[in-house]
Amino acid sequence: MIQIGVDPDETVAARRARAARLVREQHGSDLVVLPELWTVGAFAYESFASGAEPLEGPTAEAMADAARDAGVWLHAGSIAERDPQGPLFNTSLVFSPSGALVRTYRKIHRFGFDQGEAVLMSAGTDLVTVPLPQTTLGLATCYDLRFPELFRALVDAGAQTLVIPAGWPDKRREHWTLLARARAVENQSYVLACGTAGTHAGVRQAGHSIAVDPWGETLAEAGHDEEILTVDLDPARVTATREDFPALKDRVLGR
Ligand SMILES: O=C(O)CCC(=O)C(=O)O
Repeated sequence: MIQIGVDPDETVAARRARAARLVREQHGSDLVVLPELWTVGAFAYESFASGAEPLEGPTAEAMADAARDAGVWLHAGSIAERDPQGPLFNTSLVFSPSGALVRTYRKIHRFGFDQGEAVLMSAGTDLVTVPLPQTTLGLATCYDLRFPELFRALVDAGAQTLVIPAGWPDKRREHWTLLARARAVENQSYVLACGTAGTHAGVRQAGHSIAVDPWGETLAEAGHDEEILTVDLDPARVTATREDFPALKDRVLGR
């Protein structure tokens, strides 16, 4: 997980080039994850429209090249996506090691109540899982973390590793780490929650990207600053946890 900082003094083009370089440096990893809206900044609402890109825009192009050069699966975090019909979405992009854009996920729960993302972006509607050779990813973004029913639906769709890019504010950092661990425990899944470093639009970011195993144990947790977290996942741990403590099988509601 690359916990990149959104520094308002760095141009988006410079940050894009830096992110691509950081991804290339992860050659040898299987999966690389970036945070939410690391181009425009999750709280820089005034830059959503001006910084929005189509799916085949410069960020997707740079990330596709980086994934291919590094030979990794790349969850490139999210971009402000300009749909050809006009609306904006907060859209995550997943690339294969050959640089193909294999899945996109439009954030379902928009943050801000009656402001910011909640009014500037449109809501996604589709659950997205990504089968990799080693595990199946379930995709969610930032505020989605507060909605356990989304994660349960992802598990029902086959997810074993829940990936959550975010631009979570430091003010609610305790919620971020607590909910990341809760989602891992209740869904008996790995959680890879990749936050943002730095301060933008006056909002200090929580950082504290966290990798949690299916038993709820924290495998690694970042600090506040830019950092790269590298963890080993054992896909067999998900199956073993679900077999040894089969709570998911005891569900009564919502099956
Ligand atoms: O739920 C929160 O506290 C933060 C969510 C958020 O910042 C977002 O979804 O962009």
